[in-house]
Amino acid sequence: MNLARLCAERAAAGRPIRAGLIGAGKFGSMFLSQVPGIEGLEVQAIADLSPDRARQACAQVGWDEARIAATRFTDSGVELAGMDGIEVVIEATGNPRAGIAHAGAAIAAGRHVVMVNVEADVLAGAALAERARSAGVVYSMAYGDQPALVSEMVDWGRAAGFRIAAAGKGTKYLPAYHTVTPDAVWSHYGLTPEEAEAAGMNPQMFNSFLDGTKSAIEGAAIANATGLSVPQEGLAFPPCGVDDLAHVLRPRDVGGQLEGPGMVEVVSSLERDGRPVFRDLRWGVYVVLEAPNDYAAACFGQYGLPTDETGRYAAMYKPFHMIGLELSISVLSAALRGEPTGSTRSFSGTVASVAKRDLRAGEMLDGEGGYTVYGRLAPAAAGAARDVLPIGLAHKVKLLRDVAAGREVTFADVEIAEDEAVQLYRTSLATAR
Ligand SMILES: NC(=O)c1ccc[n+]([C@@H]2O[C@H](COP(=O)([O-])OP(=O)(O)OC[C@H]3O[C@@H](n4cnc5c(N)ncnc54)[C@H](O)[C@@H]3O)[C@@H](O)[C@H]2O)c1
Ligand SMILES: N[C@@H](CCO)C(=O)O
Repeated sequence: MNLARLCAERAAAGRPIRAGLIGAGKFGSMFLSQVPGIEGLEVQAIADLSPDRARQACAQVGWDEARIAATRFTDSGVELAGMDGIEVVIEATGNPRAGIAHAGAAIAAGRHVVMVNVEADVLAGAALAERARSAGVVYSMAYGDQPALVSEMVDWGRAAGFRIAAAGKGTKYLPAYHTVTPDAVWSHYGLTPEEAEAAGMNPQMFNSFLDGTKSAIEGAAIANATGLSVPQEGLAFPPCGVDDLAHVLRPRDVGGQLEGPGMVEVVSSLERDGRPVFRDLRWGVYVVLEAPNDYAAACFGQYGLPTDETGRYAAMYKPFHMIGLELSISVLSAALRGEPTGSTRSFSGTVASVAKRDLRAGEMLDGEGGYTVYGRLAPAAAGAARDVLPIGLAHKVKLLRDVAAGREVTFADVEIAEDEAVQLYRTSLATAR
């Protein structure tokens, strides 16, 4: 890792890396707060539906007036994507349709793209990555969010000669969370609605972290970037602490809980009866490695790695992810090394929309973390065969017929226009496996 040195060299040469940010919400603000401390990185422009709120975000994270005055603000992400001088466009709106349009415009203008918008990435990332390859630019996942961190660990393990038994993240999960709505979300984070608002936390976004949707989206993103497999029935969220990762996250036929080798899975920080898991991984990421031979397995024991009882499986983990505070790693990697920090390669995982309650014909779906549907991970080919409506398209679409609680919503259940997002989803499906 020489990113800080390479970045400082760009500063010394008078050629700082110029980035543009689309979406100055919580993730974007966390990134902005770090920028003044990174020599050689500048944010030239910020696009947000509310440029005034974006200016306030800059002030709130500590930017001085001169820096704010030197930054262009606009309400158009597409305009920002085409602005002269910007090398890297960061898409952090969280709106899948907008994210696809912004990334497409940035790639067409020859900019590298850092796609914080993982919701858009799991919908159309395979097609966008292909466009970026043809245009000779980088299309990258966002360092700081779990999919990029997990992809890095998988790559590290494989490059070191290990087989990957499983990889994923931790979260706070109970089955009952699937039906939580934004009205009840803050009690699960130990916050009052006022405290959450003061911290700039969007209730629907944070509810998507709780109701299983974001875990499903992240599971799909990890599978799409690494080629790991997606569980047929969706994520199982086994309760598991860091000392048990290698025991639980190995194939069933050797005593673990996974349906096969090389799977994506998310572990819960709560036992199913609500008690906390011992040494949980709520905020972290992990990879379970399988030793390639007896000698390497013996080394696990000799050097203190906790293993399963066969001694062949061991885990590495990172206890925390730092969200936008470490996003600059992706921006610098794209601009200085021409490398993504993880990128969709094929369409292995999709995220089906599942009814949170009995839904009636005529109702409008309201997307990730809302009142109507949550996301469940599915193998992309199986999801396509069931005609599932991906969660990223379940925004502002009308139901044509009733869907019972717990059932998947299909394309046939909704009135939906064949717009760019739908078309790119279908193009991505062509690479489904
Ligand atoms: N907040 C987190 O802790 C967190 C963690 C991991 C990943 N993420 C990801 O970061 C992304 C953003 O999440 P967030 O929590 O910052 O959301 P947020 O709602 O706080 O912020 C989104 C911002 O984007 C702006 N925006 C929305 N549509 C836009 C458009 N069409 N054009 C321009 N601006 C637009 C909004 O005005 C808002 O300021 C999502 O993809 C999310 O999955 C967030
Ligand atoms: N992805 C997160 C949200 C903050 O990154 C989660 O797992 O809850």
